[in-house]
Amino acid sequence: MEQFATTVANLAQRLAEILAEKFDCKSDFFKQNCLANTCYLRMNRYPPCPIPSEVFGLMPHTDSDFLTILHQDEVGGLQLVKDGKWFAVKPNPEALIINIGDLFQAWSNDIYKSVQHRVVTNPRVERFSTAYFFCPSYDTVIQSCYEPSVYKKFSFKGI
Ligand SMILES: O=C(O)CCC(=O)C(=O)O
Ligand SMILES: [Fe+2]
Repeated sequence: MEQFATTVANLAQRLAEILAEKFDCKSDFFKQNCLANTCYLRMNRYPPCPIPSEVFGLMPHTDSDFLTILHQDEVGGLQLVKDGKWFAVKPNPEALIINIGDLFQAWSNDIYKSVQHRVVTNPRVERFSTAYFFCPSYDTVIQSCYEPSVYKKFSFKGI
């Protein structure tokens, strides 16, 4: 698990840099503000649910970080919104899913979009997933380098 955390931490840092190359912003923003002690790993367990049409594994939400790196097992249940409709994400334990979070949406002035997603339950099978949340420290000021900016500047603490 420690090795997984180190690998995804490096991957998140690299991906954020690549995604930010598009912008004329300070290139070391993520290195300075998203440190190991402000990012975290969450292990999710979804027990079988006898009434899957009535109970979500995880309610519809967007992630409030910059990036999420998600690993899911072979069971499936993750869905995301595209053009107002829910679509299932095909489970592939050999792959990682990268989610743009709210902070990247604001920082990129809506160029990148934070996608709404949810988890539906399975009536028979238990499901596991592991998510790494790439977050800045609470006092980091999130401000787009584009003008006019869609969002007022804010800190992670305020959301
Ligand atoms: O379990 C999943 O596939 C999604 C987890 C998730 O969206 C989250 O932890 O924020
Ligand atoms: Fe999520």
